[in-house]
Amino acid sequence: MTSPLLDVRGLTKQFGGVKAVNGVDLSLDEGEIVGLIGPNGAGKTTVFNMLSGTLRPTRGEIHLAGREVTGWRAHRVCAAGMTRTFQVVRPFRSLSVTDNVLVGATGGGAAEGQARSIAAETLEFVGLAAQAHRPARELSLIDLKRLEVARALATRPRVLLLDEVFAGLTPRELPLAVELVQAIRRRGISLIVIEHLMQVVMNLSDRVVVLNHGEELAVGTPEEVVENPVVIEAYLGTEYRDAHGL
Ligand SMILES: Nc1ncnc2c1ncn2[C@@H]1O[C@H](COP(=O)(O)OP(=O)(O)OP(=O)(O)O)[C@@H](O)[C@H]1O
Repeated sequence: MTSPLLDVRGLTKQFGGVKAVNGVDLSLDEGEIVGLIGPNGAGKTTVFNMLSGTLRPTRGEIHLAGREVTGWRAHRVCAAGMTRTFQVVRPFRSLSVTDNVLVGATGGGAAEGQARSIAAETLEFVGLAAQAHRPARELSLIDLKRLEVARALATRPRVLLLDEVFAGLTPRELPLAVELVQAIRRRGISLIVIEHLMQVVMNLSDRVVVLNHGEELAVGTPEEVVENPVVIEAYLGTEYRDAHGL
C-alpha cells in the first residue's frame, strides 16, 4: 500500500489551557479532495495554520510526500509543496493583479523570468487574464478570491489548502468557484477544503472530515457524513435532516 501524499497524526494545538485541536489524524491521497467541516471554533483554521507552517503544533506529526515537515516555517512547507489560502483575502491592494501573483510565484522559488510566465499562465487559468494590469483593490469579491487562489497556485503546490473560498459568493457565482476547484484537481493538485456551505462540500469532496471541539467527530464519504446522527446533532442540525429527508 502506498502512503498518502499528506499524512497527519495526533495533531494537537494548545493555547494556554484550551486544546483548540486535539489529536487529529488526517490523510490526503494524490488527486483527492477532502472537505473539512465543523461548527465555528471547531479548530479547522488552526489545523490549516499548523499544516501550512504558520503555527507550530504542540504535538503530532505532519508528513508531506514522505518527508516529515512538522514545525517547519511556512516558506519551507510551501517549497516542499503545500500552501494555503486565507479566509479573509489579503492581497497587496495597490499592486497590480499580476504583481500579486508574482509574489506567489517567486515565493514558490521561481526565478524572475519563469515567475512571469507562471503568473501569466495562472491568471489565464483562474480567469483573471483580462484584469492582469488592474490594481487588486479594484477587483470584485469573486475576482479577489480568484486572485487569492492564483497567488497560492503560483507557488506550484502539490497540496492546496482552501479556507472558505466560497464564503460571500452569490448563488450564481458558486458553480464557477466549484468548477475552478475541480479544474485545480484535474491539474493533479490535491486539496483540503474548509467549507460551511454543505451544497459545496457535497459536490466537491471525495471524503469529509468533521471536527468538533478540536476533535475528529466523523470521517466518511459526503453521503455517510450527512446521514451520521452524531454529525447532525453536533453540526448540521435537525433542520438540515428534515430539509433533505434524512
Ligand atoms: N491564537 C489563538 N490564541 C488563543 N486561542 C485561539 C487562537 N486561535 C484560535 N483559538 C481558539 O481555538 C479554537 C479553534 O479556533 P479555529 O479558528 O481554529 O476554529 P474554526 O473551526 O476555524 O472556526 P470558524 O469556522 O469560526 O473559522 C477556538 O476556541 C478559538 O477561540
